[in-house]
Amino acid sequence: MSVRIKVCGFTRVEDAVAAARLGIDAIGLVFYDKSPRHVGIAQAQAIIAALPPFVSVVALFVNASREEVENVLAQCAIDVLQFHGEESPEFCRSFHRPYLKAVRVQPGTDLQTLAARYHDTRGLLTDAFVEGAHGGTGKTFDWTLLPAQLPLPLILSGGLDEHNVADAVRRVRPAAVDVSSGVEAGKGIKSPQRVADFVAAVRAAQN
Ligand SMILES: O=C(O)c1ccccc1NCC(=O)[C@H](O)[C@H](O)COP(=O)(O)O
Repeated sequence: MSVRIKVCGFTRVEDAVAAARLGIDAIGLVFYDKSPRHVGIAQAQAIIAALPPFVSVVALFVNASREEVENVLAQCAIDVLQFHGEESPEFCRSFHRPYLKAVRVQPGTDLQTLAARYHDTRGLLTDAFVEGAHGGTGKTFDWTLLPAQLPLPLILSGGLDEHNVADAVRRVRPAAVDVSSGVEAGKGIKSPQRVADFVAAVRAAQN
């Protein structure tokens, strides 16, 4: 199966539409108010309404309350939840929606144990560990820390861009890749050219 591509952190309708036309599989919307890529409900609704069919919408949260998640679900057509904080498996699954669990990888991170705990996640999203940050840092991590086999789909994230993603795909063989900073012209402003180059690099790595 081809490697799926998610681009995270859209804030503008035109960027999301352009990226969808370039063949990405999913867009991420950041509902975390400390992020420079944070979107409000009205902004999210406008982006979602403009998307062509069959592009999944992923809503990202960092240690949000149940009420915050439910409020987004009630007002926006969200396909998948993404939890980027210290959310428990019970919390993640309690919304009865497909969810992704992000893990910030550093030496000692036990991905097999996490895969067992979050056994019903649609995928473990592996990101860089950066002290004091939850994600969207543009930093890579040591991919050799990833186990060769996991019982769940692995979504590779953290510092990917058009220059390193082909190497990442060949070495890690992830089910999907996720990118934010690496396709930006500025925080929350996605560059269609960089998205096109990123998609082309992922596809070239699979041929
Ligand atoms: O994007 C953010 O600002 C953000 C803030 C807090 C938690 C997560 C955030 N983004 C999550 C993502 O899905 C990013 O795509 C992922 O962390 C990789 O980011 P990058 O290294 O910038 O490609």
